[in-house]
Amino acid sequence: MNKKIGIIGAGNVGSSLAFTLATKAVCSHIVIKDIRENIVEAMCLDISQASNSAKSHTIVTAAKEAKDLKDCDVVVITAGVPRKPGMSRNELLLINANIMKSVIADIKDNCPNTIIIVVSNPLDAMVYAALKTSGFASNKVIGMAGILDSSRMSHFIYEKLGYGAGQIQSSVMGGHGDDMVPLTNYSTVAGVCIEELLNKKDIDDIVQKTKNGGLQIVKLLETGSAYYAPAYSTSRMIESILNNEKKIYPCAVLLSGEYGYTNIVAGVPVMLGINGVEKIIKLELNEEQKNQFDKSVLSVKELTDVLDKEFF
Ligand SMILES: NC(=O)c1ccc[n+]([C@@H]2O[C@H](COP(=O)([O-])OP(=O)(O)OC[C@H]3O[C@@H](n4cnc5c(N)ncnc54)[C@H](O)[C@@H]3O)[C@@H](O)[C@H]2O)c1
Ligand SMILES: O=C(O)C[C@H](O)C(=O)O
Repeated sequence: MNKKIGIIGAGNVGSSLAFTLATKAVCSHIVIKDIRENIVEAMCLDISQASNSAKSHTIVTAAKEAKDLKDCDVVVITAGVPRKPGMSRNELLLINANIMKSVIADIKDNCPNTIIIVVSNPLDAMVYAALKTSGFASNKVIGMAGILDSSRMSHFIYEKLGYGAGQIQSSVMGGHGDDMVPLTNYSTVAGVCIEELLNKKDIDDIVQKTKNGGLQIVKLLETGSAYYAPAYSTSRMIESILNNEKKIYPCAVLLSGEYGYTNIVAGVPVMLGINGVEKIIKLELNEEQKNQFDKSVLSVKELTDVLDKEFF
């Protein structure tokens, strides 16, 4: 398929994503850009060789300059600083917003019709920053987090049950922060709701572990944050967009009245196709889930208010 993907930020997530896309032959061309030019060049050689080993047609090249991003169908932004133990994602707000500003300028100048997938943290606020600085339509700026958080929830459900691997479907909404909202009544094993399979104590434990899933890995790694599951989750979004699969995934998008919010970015189930966000899906939330979603949105708003006041 003649499709070109740009990846800006060739660190842990960016390189794992390039490897995944190239070896799965998701697109014809991947172009990688980073301020660390030698690293990018080494990575492109290495991943290109992996691509040949996989007998994939995907070619991988380094962007020597911003205009090499021309004609990208999707650009993924993984440029930014990851948190270290003892930090919250929110502490990355201004440093990563500044990086976002320069990256978006390159995208606007060179591929103004592309779809942007934001990965950098704090995720929802970075999607907001990308939207405001690009001026792109809201269907074309999408944050990756909900697929990752849902995959974590599935992992923790499997840990409790000890069966059902590959048949667990989880659902997490809200901002990608400590207040995210795992939806236990929408989480199933081979179609059976987990509330029928597990007791309340086990379910509460799964919810807590899901919320702490990123932090757990940050503490163990000591030098940065998770990257394999984030990269793989991003690759699934790209596949749905490039192949116009119209799959439903939880993603961070700008709300315009959905769930009662306007001008706020939050994770909600969306349909991903060739136009990016094709549709925002409305889930029925119970009273407790509504309250949790409101709290999560408020946490995102505190960050975007800072950006509105101090940044734009
Ligand atoms: N949304 C999520 O669920 C999720 C998951 C994992 C990581 N993250 C976030 O993604 C970001 C990247 O994580 P990582 O582990 O890959 O970090 P990393 O430090 O391994 O890589 C970041 C890369 O960005 C590059 N960079 C910095 N400024 C740049 C610029 N102006 N232009 C181009 N490249 C630039 C750095 O040189 C580095 O290679 C972090 O902010 C992290 O918190 C988010
Ligand atoms: O936890 C982090 O800082 C990185 C990412 O948001 C994650 O959830 O893995």
